[in-house]
Amino acid sequence: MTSSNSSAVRSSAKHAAERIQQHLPPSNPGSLSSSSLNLPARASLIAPGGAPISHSSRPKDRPSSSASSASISASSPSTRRSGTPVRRSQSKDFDDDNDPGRVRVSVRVRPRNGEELKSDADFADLVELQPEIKRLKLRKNNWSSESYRFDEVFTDTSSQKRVYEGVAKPVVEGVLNGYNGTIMAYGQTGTGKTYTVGKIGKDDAAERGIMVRALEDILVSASSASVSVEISYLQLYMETIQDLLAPERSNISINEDAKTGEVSVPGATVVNIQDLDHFLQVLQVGEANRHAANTKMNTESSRSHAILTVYVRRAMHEKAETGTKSRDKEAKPESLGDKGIPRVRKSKLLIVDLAGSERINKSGTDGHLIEEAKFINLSLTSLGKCINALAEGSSHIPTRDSKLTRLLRDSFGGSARTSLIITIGPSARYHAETTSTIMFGQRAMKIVNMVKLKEEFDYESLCRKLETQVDHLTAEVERQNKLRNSEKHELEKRLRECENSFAEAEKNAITRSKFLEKENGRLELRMKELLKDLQLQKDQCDLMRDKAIQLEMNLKNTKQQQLETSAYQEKLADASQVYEKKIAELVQKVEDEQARSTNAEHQLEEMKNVLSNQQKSIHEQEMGNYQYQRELAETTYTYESKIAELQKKLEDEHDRSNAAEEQLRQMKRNISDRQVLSQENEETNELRRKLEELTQIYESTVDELQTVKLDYDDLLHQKEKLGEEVRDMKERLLLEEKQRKQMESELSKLKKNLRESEIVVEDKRMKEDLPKGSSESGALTGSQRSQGLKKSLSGQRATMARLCEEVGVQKILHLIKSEDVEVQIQAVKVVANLAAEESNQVKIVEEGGVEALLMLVQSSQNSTILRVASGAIANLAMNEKSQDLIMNKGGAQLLAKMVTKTDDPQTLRMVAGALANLCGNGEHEI
Ligand SMILES: Nc1ncnc2c1ncn2[C@@H]1O[C@H](COP(=O)(O)OP(=O)(O)OP(=O)(O)O)[C@@H](O)[C@H]1O
Repeated sequence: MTSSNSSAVRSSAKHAAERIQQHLPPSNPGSLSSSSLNLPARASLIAPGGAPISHSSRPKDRPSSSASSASISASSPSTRRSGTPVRRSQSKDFDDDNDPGRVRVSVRVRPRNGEELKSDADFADLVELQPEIKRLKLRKNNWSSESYRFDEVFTDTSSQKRVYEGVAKPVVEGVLNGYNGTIMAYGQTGTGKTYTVGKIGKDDAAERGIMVRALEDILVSASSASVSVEISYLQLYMETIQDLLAPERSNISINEDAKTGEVSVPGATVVNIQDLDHFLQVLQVGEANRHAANTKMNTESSRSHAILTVYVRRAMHEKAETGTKSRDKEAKPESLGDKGIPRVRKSKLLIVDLAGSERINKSGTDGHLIEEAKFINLSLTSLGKCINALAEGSSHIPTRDSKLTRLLRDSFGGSARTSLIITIGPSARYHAETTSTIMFGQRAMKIVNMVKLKEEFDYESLCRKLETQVDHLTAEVERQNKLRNSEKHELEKRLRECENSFAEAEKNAITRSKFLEKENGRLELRMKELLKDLQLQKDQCDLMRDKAIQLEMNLKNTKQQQLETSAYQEKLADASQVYEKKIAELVQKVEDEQARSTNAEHQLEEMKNVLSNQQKSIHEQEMGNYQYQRELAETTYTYESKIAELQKKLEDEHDRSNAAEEQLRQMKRNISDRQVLSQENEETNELRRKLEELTQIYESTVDELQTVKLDYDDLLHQKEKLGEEVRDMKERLLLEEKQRKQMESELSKLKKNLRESEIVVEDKRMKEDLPKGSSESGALTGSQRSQGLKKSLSGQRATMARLCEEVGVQKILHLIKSEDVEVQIQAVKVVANLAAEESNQVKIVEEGGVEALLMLVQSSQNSTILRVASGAIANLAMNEKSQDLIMNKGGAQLLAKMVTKTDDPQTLRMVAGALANLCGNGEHEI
């Protein structure tokens, strides 16, 4: 290390030390490797370059070594235990460059320093570098030289970067892929070992040595979370291991696993490296702590071995390891079937800056330094011995002779990939040391390590993962419990609410139930009332129905009465018509005197004729009836005789049939008898023939009988029909007889009426002829006529009274309102006649006769009606009660108006009479 570097490092050492302390693990990190497990037997043996290691190329006489037992061989138990390096046949040339297990050796020449430039002008004659063919020519003496081949030959102008890539990069890549690796600088003091390996290059990145560049690459690759990078930095000085990151740990022991042979330094401080700056700081601390003993030869050189160990731990993920797996296909352990257990690749990179290899006699005169050099050389001598033994394929490798060889046990002849750079100085003065160094390198090149992938089950990670999962699960369980508790509380709360609401609902329901019960009772009462009402309504309905039936009956009766009334009306109308006609004729006759009388007589004659005609027709009808009855009797007799005949015929036929049957039976009996008694064919044939005839007769008789039966049925039917006809005829005859009698009675009535009409006409004539007669015919004739007239009037009144009784005043008054004028005329005439009788007047007034008559007077235009109605009013006006009513009803005014309506003298006379009668009562003034 240079003094400038040392001072620079020391200046920041204190600050960096604090950071290191922060990153120190609580436990001894060295135990990490002791706790780790090796891969199963069939694992490994894929070189970082991807080419499989050929086991057959390894010498069979390779000695087993306990020092290499840390590795587990993939080929056999012996190789698995031993890890002994493969011994190659010695050769100056190493053509098997592709063998990744071989220790790679490069050589680098330091540039001349100022002193050397002054003194060593003949350097070129000592060493000749041939980097293009990777050879170095070393002059043995003035006349001969030896050529040595190396893996890389770096001249004094080779850059740090190129040296790193040629020497260290393949090893670093192997480490990143899970293989152990060792990079070591060996050479005489002051030849540039520290420069090549440990140069920090704080001010100039191009100056950075292998350590920094290796960490740079590793940290770039370890940027993912699945890779962790830790370092320890130790110094081996005088067979004592010092912790450069914790200087107080000055005597750290080496631990070897008896089972696996793996070497670890449990007491060393391991710092987890976050990034390059962090590493640089840690490295500076280490450098600051590194004891550097300056010798007389080169005050800048260190006389201790510096060992930087980089622990790379890479958790294997399916994705991440895809590329690696493809390369390490054959190295994949077949038994690695436990998919659930995470795997980890643990690799270790040793970067060793060895102390100077110069001979002790050149190291100085100081007693301490002599002692120091002895120890330093012990380790180096021991390393040389081991390398010699390995190179020669010796059965014994003395790795236990020094701590250095113990620490580097895996690097030479072990499972690590090792790259050695030897540094030589340019000065011819150090010819022996340079030669020695070159020979050391040449021997080292013969060593072939058995590189091995270090992959393990990552139980720690698994444990952590499981612990994390347990934590998560515990948290989840707690969360779930919490959730459940909260849900439980919520549910309990809801339950309480539900219970409360249920209680409330129950309360409401009870209240509601009570209310409904009350309501129900009320409704039941209401229903009872309604039923009662309904019953009442029903009763009323029944009553109404009864009433309706009664009304219907009444209606029927009324209809019947109406029918009767209409019949009466018709009769009355007829009668009235007849009467009117006759009265009119009589009046006409009275007016026309003799002419009318003659006409009446003529009419009488006609009536008589009619009567006689009717009598005749009745007689004829009677005759016809008699004739018809006679014919009917004859027909009946004919049919009865025919029926009797048929019955007789039928009985005959029946008798004949019975006789035929009897005969047939007799014949059958005869036949059977004959068949039994004799077998005479002729008789039999005859009998058969007869039998057939009889059978035919019988059949025909049966047919006839059927026919006769049918005829008999027909005759019976005809008889019934005739009987019905006879009954109809009888009924018709009876009806006709009744009609005849009615006609006779009507005829007699007409005759009677006619006689009465004749009397009335006679009376009127006598009345009218009375004054004339008194002057002309004398008193006797007058009294006689007066008597006749009285008789006629009394007869007419009697007729009217009877009519009034029979028909009824009301019905007659009703006819006044008829639309038919003729009916009105007849009715008013009857009323007028009735009103002439005092006994009828009250009845007429009571039945509304005054109103009816006044209505006629007011509304009718018919002169006859006006005249007769006026007469009727005049008759009624004779009664005092009627007078009041007539006056009250405005009868006087109506009568007075009528005077202006007509100029008929008779009408005027009647009006005058009526008014006169009204005036007859002193109370009325017209
Ligand atoms: N390739 C190089 N280019 C430039 N300078 C170099 C080179 N190699 C070495 N040096 C310089 O040479 C000097 C000695 O180098 P360095 O300290 O690395 O040697 P060393 O082998 O580590 O010595 P020691 O064994 O004592 O530690 C340093 O000043 C260094 O800078």
